[in-house]
Amino acid sequence: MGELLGVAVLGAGHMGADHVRRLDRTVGGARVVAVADPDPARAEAAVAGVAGAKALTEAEAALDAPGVEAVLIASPGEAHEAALLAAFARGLPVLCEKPMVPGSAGALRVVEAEARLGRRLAQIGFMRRHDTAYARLKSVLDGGSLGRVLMLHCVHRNVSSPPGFTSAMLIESSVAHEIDAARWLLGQEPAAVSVLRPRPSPGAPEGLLDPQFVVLETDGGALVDVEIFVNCGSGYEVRCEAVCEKGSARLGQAPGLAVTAAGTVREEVPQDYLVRFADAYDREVRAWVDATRRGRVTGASAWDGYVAAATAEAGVRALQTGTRSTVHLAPRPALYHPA
Ligand SMILES: NC(=O)c1ccc[n+]([C@@H]2O[C@H](COP(=O)([O-])OP(=O)(O)OC[C@H]3O[C@@H](n4cnc5c(N)ncnc54)[C@H](O)[C@@H]3O)[C@@H](O)[C@H]2O)c1
Ligand SMILES: O[C@H]1[C@H](O)[C@@H](O)[C@H](O)[C@@H](O)[C@H]1O
Repeated sequence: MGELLGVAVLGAGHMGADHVRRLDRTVGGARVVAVADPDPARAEAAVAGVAGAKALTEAEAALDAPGVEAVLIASPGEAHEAALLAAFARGLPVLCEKPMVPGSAGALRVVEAEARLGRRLAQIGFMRRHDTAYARLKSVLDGGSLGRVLMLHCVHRNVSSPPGFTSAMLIESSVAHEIDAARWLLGQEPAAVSVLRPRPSPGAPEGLLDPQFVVLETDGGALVDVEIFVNCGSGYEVRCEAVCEKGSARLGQAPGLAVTAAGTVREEVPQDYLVRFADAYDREVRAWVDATRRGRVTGASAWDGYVAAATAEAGVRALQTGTRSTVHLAPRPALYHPA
């Protein structure tokens, strides 16, 4: 391994370009060697000013570029399975943006491929695990002073959804964060999912079922409700309140300024995830680079990516059928058993 970890970044859209900048200027310990995007203008724009980084249009060419020791996947979810399998075939450690793979069958193929290797290579980009407010919530819940968690009330709002965002993606791509955060906070597995919805908001594109109200039941007897609203128009808001046997704990609003004057409080609301979770992405990528340089893999695993995909799939079934849907999980390979 070189003095700086040589990274190939696949996908140079919103997240990919942001991660290139982060690897180049913020986290330390890594250098971007190659960026691949089928849109050459995006790849070129992402590497502009990044010393020694090559812009390419083929993902596999980026994995094979000289000096590549690890891969950050930030292409659309549908491209993740091929990219993960190509990285595994080369023995390259990976940080893969969520959703690991949309759909449980493809997600399970990734788990099985990694289990065949017999060692973990993939970390999944569930960045809320690295967010300071979420980490504090987890440490309060783990401390036990509030007793067991009975309910998690979650709100997840985006200003607007990107083109091509489907009703299923509200669950597969967006609620995926709450599915993972709930498993991580509670240490329980999702057992069933129900989805209710009000009339679609006129602010949502024609045909998009937005907002939705998703309820997860866990195998430990907790309920997790999630309001997902991806065209709320007003701000990027993520809230989470844990209601416990002896009290409750909730995440504060995003790190921003609240100004009180003339009898009112004016509080800043971030407009997107790049602002709300800037610090969490930095911490996530820094932890990945540090662990990778030490030959270790930490953070959310391919198994966590699979459970999120299988739970989201149950959620999409519930949305489509209007009935409660059970979560079916394959047996967990030994590679992912807790130490
Ligand atoms: N963790 C988070 O909060 C967060 C936030 C936004 C997006 N994401 C995830 O990041 C990923 C990318 O999302 P985005 O918003 O940056 O999308 P985007 O559409 O802005 O960018 C995706 C880029 O990937 C390129 N691409 C398409 N196929 C490719 C392939 N096979 N190989 C390489 N590049 C390819 C596209 O040309 C595009 O430039 C998705 O998985 C998304 O769910 C995560
Ligand atoms: O891909 C994005 C990303 O995961 C954001 O964190 C989430 O708020 C959006 O809903 C989703 O579309």
